Amino acid sequence: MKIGLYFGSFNPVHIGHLIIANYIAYNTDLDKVWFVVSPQNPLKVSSTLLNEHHRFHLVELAIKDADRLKASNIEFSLPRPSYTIDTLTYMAEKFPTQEFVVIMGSDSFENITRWKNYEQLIKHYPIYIYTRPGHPVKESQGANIRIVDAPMLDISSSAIRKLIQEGKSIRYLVTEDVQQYIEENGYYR
Ligand SMILES: Nc1ncnc2c1ncn2[C@@H]1O[C@H](COP(=O)(O)OP(=O)(O)OP(=O)(O)O)[C@@H](O)[C@H]1O
Ligand SMILES: O=C(O)c1ccc[n+]([C@@H]2O[C@H](COP(=O)([O-])O)[C@@H](O)[C@H]2O)c1
Repeated sequence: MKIGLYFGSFNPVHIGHLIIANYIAYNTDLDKVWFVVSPQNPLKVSSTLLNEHHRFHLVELAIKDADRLKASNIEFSLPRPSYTIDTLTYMAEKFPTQEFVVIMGSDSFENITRWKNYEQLIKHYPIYIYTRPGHPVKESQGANIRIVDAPMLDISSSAIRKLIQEGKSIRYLVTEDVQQYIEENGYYR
């Protein structure tokens, strides 16, 4: 099976993430897309980072009816911060029969040289990149890249957290279940 790994903080998961993941799962040679919830991005410090178990639960709620999408908490048991190359190495050992590719936005790919052992990452793993406005994909020596033209929404987790703090509605920016669960538990207030 060929699996696309979509790494992120998902703080919280929103429909921008869901549209990308589902589109890529059905419009490339991938069989499945796994949302890998990262406890701690090495390059992002956030005072509003919700506990990873809650973020994982929100992802599970968001994709519960999606056949080709799955949530993974594999990084919860790995050292922090969450270095993607270490997770990939661990996953290759744990799932030797699966073929993994990495999914990322062109904004993240722009910064890839700041990632731990990025040469190893781009040498050993294909990267499926979806272009984000204002972030054209530049050729990268040695990288096995595939560009996917997926529909884009200009929304972000940080904008959603801000709306909640201001007491505004986040309806339609996240799934109904996710909205309800965030409200019931008072997350991000
Ligand atoms: N609107 C969007 N459409 C598609 N992909 C997105 C969108 N927003 C973020 N992503 C991508 O999803 C992955 C995980 O993103 P992340 O969890 O950081 O969400 P975010 O909305 O960018 O969060 P934040 O606003 O907190 O930085 C990253 O690869 C990021 O490029
Ligand atoms: O491995 C690295 O050095 C590295 C550097 C920056 C980001 N990442 C990962 O990239 C993913 C995107 O993070 P985020 O917070 O933008 O959703 C997340 O899984 C991070 O752990 C990984």
